[in-house]
Amino acid sequence: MNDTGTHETQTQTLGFQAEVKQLLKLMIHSLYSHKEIFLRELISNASDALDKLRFEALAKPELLEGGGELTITIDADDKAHTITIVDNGIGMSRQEAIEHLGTIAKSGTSDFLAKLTGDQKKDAQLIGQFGVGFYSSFIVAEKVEVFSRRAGLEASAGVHWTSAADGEFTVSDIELPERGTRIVLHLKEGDHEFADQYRIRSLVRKYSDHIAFPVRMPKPAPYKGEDEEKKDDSVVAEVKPEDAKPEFETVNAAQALWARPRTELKDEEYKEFYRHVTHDFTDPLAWSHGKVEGKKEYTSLLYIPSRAPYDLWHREGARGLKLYVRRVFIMDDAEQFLPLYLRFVKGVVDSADLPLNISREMLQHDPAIETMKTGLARRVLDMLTKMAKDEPEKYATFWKEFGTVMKEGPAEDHANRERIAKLLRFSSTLADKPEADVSLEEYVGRMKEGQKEIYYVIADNFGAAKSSPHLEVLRKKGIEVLLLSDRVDEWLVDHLREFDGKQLKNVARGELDFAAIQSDEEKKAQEELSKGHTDLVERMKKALTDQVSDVRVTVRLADSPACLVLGQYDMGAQMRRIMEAAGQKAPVSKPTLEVNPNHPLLQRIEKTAEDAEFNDLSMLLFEQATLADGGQLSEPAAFVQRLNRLLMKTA
Ligand SMILES: Nc1ncnc2c1ncn2[C@@H]1O[C@H](COP(=O)(O)OP(=O)(O)OP(=O)(O)O)[C@@H](O)[C@H]1O
Repeated sequence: MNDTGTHETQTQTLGFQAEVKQLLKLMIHSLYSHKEIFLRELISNASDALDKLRFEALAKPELLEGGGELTITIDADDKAHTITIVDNGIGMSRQEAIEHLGTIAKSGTSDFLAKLTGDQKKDAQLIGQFGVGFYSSFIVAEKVEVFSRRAGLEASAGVHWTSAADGEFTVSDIELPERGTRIVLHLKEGDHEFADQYRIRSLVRKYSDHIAFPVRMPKPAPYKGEDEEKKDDSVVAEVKPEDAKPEFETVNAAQALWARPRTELKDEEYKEFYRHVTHDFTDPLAWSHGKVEGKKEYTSLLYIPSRAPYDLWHREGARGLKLYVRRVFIMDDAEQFLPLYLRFVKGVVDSADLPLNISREMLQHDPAIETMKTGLARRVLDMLTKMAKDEPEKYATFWKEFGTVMKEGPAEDHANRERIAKLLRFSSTLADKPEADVSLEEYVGRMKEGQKEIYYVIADNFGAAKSSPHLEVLRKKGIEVLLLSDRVDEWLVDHLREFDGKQLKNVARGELDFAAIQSDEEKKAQEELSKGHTDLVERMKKALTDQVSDVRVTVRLADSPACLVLGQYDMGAQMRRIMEAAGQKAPVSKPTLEVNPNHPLLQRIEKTAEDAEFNDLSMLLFEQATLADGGQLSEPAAFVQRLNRLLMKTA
């Protein structure tokens, strides 16, 4: 027997999964100042459970067990210090209760837990983004009881789950005539204030107005005027019978938010709905709410979060939109409605024409989905374009969080390549700072007269890109170069190729053609420089036949003695390293060595008559250039010996 006098059997005490214990401890500590969110989370879960029931009932109407309105009911008892939240949704079987309320099933959970620092404010944000869900009950409750019965199961298949968050929970079988879930929170000593009807009512209004199901609460007692109260005191009040059932009333708007007209909705409502969909505490950066009519009819409400989620880079990380068909929830994380490079977008799509029984597999093959995907991607890109134009600061935040993902765009979405290209931001030699804030349009606007190409350099990190020797002459001439150092950059430029009719040109590849921007004098000086050192070049070519495909006098260098230049179509060092790290063989291609005959080191080499020493110096020059590019030497020991031989000589 339990305290409600109901018979319970098969009682079993189980331990929480280690991650849950850890999350509970950290959450209770970090969310101390966000206590009230527990109510939002529980109502959100109740609403999901109703959505799931309605969905499953499409195929199995008997799950509705005779009908009745789908509702969420909340009540509070300020004497017993309890809050009770009831939904007549899908409910849970005993096994489901053990699994869902004892473990965390999300991918990347341990990564997320490892990121927590103990700093209350930072952790609160991270935890908020992760989604605390049901476990947030323990922020205010010392004990939580869940009574649940899955729709379609016998009344005897009810489950009673209890825990005091002390590392364990207990489950028992219990008879529950009504399907759905009832959650009872026994409030902690310091949190009794939450068991107040008015307080809860205002929290429901604040957090859950947009929930599409009615949230019902006891009707408040009619307000008594002062006179009436006096009268009540003097006369022996007519006592209401103890067991009189309070009347309940709906306290929220109980309408799908996206189905309401835009003009009727306040920003605050959009933001609240975002929290419901994402569980993210922070406000979204922007949203776009629209209805498409015509051949395919659908409504969408799309949000750009203000921070990258912890699982943005996890292969199985949650992505996609919530799919509804004529207001009926169909599935979470419907990935087919947006391209992968827009995977950070959250929200809802509600179709008027898809069949209610549509499955994930069907989504993959339905041509109507492709059309919607194109439309939704355009909607997101338009929203971003507008943000970039009207709110550049916001856009900078967006770019910092999601820029790397957007860079996958040109490869994935050919049709929108131009549009995406306009949204890209890079660092450049103009400001030489790591913040990427230069757009291609701005770059083109600043191009030198006669400059035909958009120059960029790629390195493993910003520092290496910034100090690349390949930039020397360009810097001297005041020609801006984009500094690329993201892992995806090589992939990006491979697919982007050009912008506004101008080719993107890697300054470390192929020949640089400055002819159009050089003065006649400069051209002449360059020619003379080349002609004057043919012997040196020929000798070096011989010394380095195994290492390089060619040696030539540089047009790139001003201060460095030498640099390596890749063939126009050779695989870049960055891509090569990625392939090698993945255990793949990268094609072999020898670079060209460009030398700067004005450099004293080259002048010294040129004067070296002895072949052995000339070869050593040439090799060293090649090895230095390899290192300056962030590359690795194939024979580091030989390099050291060579260097030492020369050091000994100078000593
Ligand atoms: N009222 C309920 N009715 C039925 N099942 C529920 C209910 N509340 C919770 N659950 C089950 O417990 C699971 C875990 O809930 P929890 O709130 O911790 O996470 P979630 O809702 O899946 O994730 P998140 O809250 O981050 O979106 C849910 O996915 C659901 O299966």
